[in-house]
Amino acid sequence: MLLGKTNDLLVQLGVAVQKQKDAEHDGIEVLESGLESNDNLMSASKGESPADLVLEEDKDLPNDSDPSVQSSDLLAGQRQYNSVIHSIEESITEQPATLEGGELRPYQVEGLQWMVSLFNNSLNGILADEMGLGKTIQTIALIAYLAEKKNVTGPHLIIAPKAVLPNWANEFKTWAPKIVAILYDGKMDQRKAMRKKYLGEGKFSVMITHYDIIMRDRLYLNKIRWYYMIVDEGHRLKNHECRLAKTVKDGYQIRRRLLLTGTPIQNSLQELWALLNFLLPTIFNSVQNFEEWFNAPFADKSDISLTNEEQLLVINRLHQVIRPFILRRKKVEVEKFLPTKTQVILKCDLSAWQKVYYQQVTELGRVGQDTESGTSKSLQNLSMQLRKCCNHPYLFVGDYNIWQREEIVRASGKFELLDRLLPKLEKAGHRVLLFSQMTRLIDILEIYLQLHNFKYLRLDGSTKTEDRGTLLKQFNAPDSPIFMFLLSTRAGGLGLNLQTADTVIMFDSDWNPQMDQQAEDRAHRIGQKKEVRVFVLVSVGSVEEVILERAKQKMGIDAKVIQAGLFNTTSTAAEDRKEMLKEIMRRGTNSFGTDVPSEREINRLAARSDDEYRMFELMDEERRQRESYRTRLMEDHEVPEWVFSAARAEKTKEPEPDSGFFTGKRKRKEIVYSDSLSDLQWMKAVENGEDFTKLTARSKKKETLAPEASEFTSETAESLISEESSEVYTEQAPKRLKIVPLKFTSPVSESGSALRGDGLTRKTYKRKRLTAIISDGQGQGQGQGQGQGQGNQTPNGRGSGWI
Ligand SMILES: Nc1ncnc2c1ncn2[C@@H]1O[C@H](COP(=O)(O)OP(=O)(O)OP(=O)(O)O)[C@@H](O)[C@H]1O
Repeated sequence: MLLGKTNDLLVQLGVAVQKQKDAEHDGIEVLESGLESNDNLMSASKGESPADLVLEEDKDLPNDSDPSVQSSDLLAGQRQYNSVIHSIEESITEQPATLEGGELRPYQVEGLQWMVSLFNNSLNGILADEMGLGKTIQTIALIAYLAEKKNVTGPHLIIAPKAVLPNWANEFKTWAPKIVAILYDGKMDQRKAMRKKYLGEGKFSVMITHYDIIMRDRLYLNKIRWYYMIVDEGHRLKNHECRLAKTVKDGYQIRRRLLLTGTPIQNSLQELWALLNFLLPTIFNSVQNFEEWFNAPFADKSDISLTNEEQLLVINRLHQVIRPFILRRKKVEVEKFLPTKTQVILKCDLSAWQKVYYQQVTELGRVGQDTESGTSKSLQNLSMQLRKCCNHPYLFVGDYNIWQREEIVRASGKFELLDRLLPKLEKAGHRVLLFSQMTRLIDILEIYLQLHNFKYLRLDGSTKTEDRGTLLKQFNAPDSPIFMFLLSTRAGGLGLNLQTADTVIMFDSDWNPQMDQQAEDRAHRIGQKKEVRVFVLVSVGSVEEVILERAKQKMGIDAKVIQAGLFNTTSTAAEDRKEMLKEIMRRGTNSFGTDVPSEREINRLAARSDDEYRMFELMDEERRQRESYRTRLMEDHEVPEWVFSAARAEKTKEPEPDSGFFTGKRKRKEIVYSDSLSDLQWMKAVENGEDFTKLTARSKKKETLAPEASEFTSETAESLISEESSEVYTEQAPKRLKIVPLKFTSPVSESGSALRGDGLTRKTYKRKRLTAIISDGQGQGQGQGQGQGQGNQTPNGRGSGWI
């Protein structure tokens, strides 16, 4: 019965699609947000069920939903639906003549044919090839083809993340130099000058710009009658639910739309809705109507929860609807000669300092840092604080000891690991992309790289558009001496071509694995000649392991496309994460493990050949000798005494200032990232119809706040953005650490004022740790935690010890 109903719906949807195609003819689609056009015959108003959407005259059309048809051929609806969508066919065997920069791969020609088919059939689509398979080039091919064969010369509007604008401009220059493609960005007066220059019909074919400008210059840009609107990295549409989609389109005059994304996960109703709204705006023009469409077969049993089978059916139906509009090819299928990508998870121990902070966060809800200011900062976000502990304790303490060559390494397990790994990678001739979500961590890394004479570049949300292109060129130049590229995951993860690197280090992982995958695939793309190795750094037994585990699950889900359970909209990802975090807080440091790989194991994981392995082993031995076999991670006795202190004042506050995590209430904080506005600011502005210039000014003010103040609460973000969106981190470094050597001054003497307060002291901390070790009986914390100052390694080679 359910299958029959699905079939029925598909037939009706096919009719609706046909109607949309007919209604459009070649007319301009004017999308008025919130308005339901009366002209639009297929727009569904509230309360209309799919059946209602079939117009009077359609009722005479031959209809496969006839019960007799259903019983004999349940797939008829799908076939009919598909044939309606690509009814006009055009075969393309060679690339357009104006596409001069190279030869399209056969699958790219097929992609072009598919996009032309959508064009011929007056429909919109999503090109969702895996990252690095050439979506940019295929899109340029489409634009060239339309100009050559269909006399459609634009103007087309390409909207992409700011970071990839230069990439688009370069690809146009390389592949289709005859097409006038302009990069529309810059300060207000620069844009004004550009508008003047390009005013008038036919002065350009393609305008490339980013989301922010679309909003800011809407008044000018919406006067242009655009042919194609192409949204690159269109998964941003999903993150913003339909609001972004609506705003991007709102009031713009566009005929066709093409969305490009390498990560088209479709695991929530909102995401699917956003995609469908993009593809079939006149049919799926409200979430409610969308839900009605897909819940219709179950309407008569609304009080009964759906069985798994039924849920799967609903999901399956959604996919049937979307499938003809999405083209996705995978690297393994089409780029057989692309070298492989291997992901290696490298677990790191934590230094004694990191452990103290981690414990303070889980027990007190904050760290007692008490440096020059003499105040402890309260937590804005527990999971964020834990993750900071995992990255580097200096994230809490400003410039303290920052220019000390040894300390900067000894203080963090991940730095300690990097300090062993990087020289090997450099010597073996590998080139590295390192991604982190925290720009302040990248500041610290920069100092480390300077102290250790590694040549590097850096790109984050604050990098100007004009500088981004230069940086990419510098890094990708033949024989470039640059060894490393430090990138913030948000700004550098999308769209960049960095295939001259063959190693990726994910310093920290995002809750949303798609973000990480995007980042990894900067190196794993056409043009890559070597095997790509991705190292994911994870602090053992910490919140990061949970994130990783969750990421694995989610990727599994992605592989299977979607699972029924995800349609359970009552349990949100935010709630799940909250539960998870509660558990992490309860566990505290008790789950710190010891399954850190030995140096030899790391070498095995890192080496790409036997020769490399032998070289790595040798390098380790030389280093150990150089260091006289000293432990490499900071031990208890080295942790500054003031680290143990926690401000009494804050502890006595009731309730704990940032305990919204437990109470469900949170202060809302925003950060500025990527482009000049944060997503949250952007979205709120969209909702409220605010003035973007003011907002940008406001966001600039925020940049001057202390780093902590500009951090974002993930839970808030989640509830406001979408269930699947990841935590958002500061992209425009709020306060770059001074990259000038500082004189070391101990912020607080051992016996000094920092010891005031009744927080954790080194003694109590040690006592607690000892209790934990005895109680779980597993020798937890062995390695760095014990054997202070003896300079010896643990016998099992764990922690910072040797093999
Ligand atoms: N046919 C081709 N011949 C040579 N190089 C190509 C070809 N197609 C794509 N490339 C190159 O492959 C790289 C990846 O292409 P592109 O950036 O278009 O991929 P993408 O699918 O848009 O990736 P992402 O999803 O990460 O943005 C680019 O450097 C591009 O120049």
